[in-house]
Amino acid sequence: MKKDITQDILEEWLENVRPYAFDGQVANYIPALSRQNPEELAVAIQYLNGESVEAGYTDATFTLQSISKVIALALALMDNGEDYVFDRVGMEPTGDPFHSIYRLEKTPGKPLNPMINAGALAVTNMIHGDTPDEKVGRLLSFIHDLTDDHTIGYNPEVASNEFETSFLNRSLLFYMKQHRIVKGSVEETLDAYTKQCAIEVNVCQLARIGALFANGGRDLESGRSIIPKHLARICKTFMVTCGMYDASGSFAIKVGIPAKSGVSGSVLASLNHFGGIAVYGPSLDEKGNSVVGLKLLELLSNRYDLSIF
Ligand SMILES: NC(=O)CC[C@H](N)C(=O)O
Repeated sequence: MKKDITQDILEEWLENVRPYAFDGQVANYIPALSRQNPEELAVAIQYLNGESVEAGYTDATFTLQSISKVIALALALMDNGEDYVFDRVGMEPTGDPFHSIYRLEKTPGKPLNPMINAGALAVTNMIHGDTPDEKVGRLLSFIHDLTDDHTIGYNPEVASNEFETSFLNRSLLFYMKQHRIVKGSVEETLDAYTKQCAIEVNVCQLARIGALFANGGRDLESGRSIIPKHLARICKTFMVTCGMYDASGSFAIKVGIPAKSGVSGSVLASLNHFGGIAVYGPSLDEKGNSVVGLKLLELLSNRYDLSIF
């Protein structure tokens, strides 16, 4: 029933939402992202049986940005176990913008969840590896396993561009270091984090990651477990409660699919018994979510009854 979203239908729906590409603005606080073309749109659906459909400019590559947070969380949980991770990062939504420092003063120092920048920086700090490059190398190998594609790397220009301008993220790290949530060098953690955010994919590779989460962490073809099922479930739950920043509540009502967005204008959605959906449309709304991504997922969810609620 749900699987009748065909190639033609997807192309038609993407054309329907194309006008929304002019509603928002491309991210400009990371200079390299401001060069993205708001008219470059793409969508892919990866079904659990291995079939996929795609539409738009599917050759476009983009950086994961905040979508990397959910993947890094899976790896940090596998590296350290749940108790260690959740002693240092909470499980509650914030209702604040993703780069807010405000709550850290109240907790104190412990970020409310791993999907906001403070929490994600703490998670990157926990990924095993003696150097930033070792951490990022391990994260890339993990992504190679998730996508079954060993060509994926990070964009060094986007990474260094963000590293040089990331003063808020440095502040979050210093705050958490004071409270012993993060260990070691702030600059090295930021180096790993900005490289993690700059990992570059296309919609087909991203949809495959969504499908793997939907498949309980198992590879679609071989059935090999890449993420333990209970950890994949934790990641999808965070996608529901915090994946779309301070728009997670309205997204749950309008779309109702576990999803994570990034300021490059990409959205990763993962739906059990269905598969993964990835949308790319660089124009962002005021919360930092892809305008086209939100609209397309809303239309698809309503038309094909995809909400988990
Ligand atoms: N919302 C996002 O995608 C933020 C990721 C970005 N790299 C940052 O830390 O600001």
